[in-house]
Amino acid sequence: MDHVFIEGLEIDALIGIYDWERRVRQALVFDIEMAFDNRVPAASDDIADTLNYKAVSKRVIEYVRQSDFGLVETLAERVAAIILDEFGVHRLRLKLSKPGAVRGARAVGVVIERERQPLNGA
Ligand SMILES: Nc1nc2c(c(=O)[nH]1)N=C([C@H](O)[C@@H](O)CO)CN2
Repeated sequence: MDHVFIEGLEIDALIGIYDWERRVRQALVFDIEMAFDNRVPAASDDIADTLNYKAVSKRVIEYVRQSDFGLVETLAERVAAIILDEFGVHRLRLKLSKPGAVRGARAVGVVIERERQPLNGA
C-alpha cells in the first residue's frame, strides 16, 4: 500500500499532567503516515485526487493549537480520529513526540496505528 506522510510537524500546545504544564505551551512534533492509493493522482496529475498533505497539516495544526489535554495518548487518539473521519483515510500510523519532557532523552511520546471502522461494523 502507498502512503502519504507528514514528518516533523511542530506545533505548540498546552499538554501535560503537572501544574506548571498547565501554564506554558510546549512544542510537540507529529510524524504521520497515512495509507492512500497514490496511483489515481499519479495518473490524473490532479491535486483534487490526492490525499492533500497540506490540507491535513492545516487541520492538525488548527486542532492541536486549541487543544488542552493531560496525556499525549489522548491528543494522539483525537488527531488520528480527525484524519480518519475527515479525510477518508483508512489506516494511519501517528507518532507524537514531546521533545525535552524527560531530561537526557531527545524526545518521549507515543506511536499509534489506527484503522477506520466500517459503518456497518462488518
Ligand atoms: N505515557 C505517558 N507518560 C507521561 C505523560 C504522558 O502524557 N504519557 N506525561 C508526563 C508529563 O506530562 C511529562 O511529559 C512532563 O515532563 C509524564 N509521563
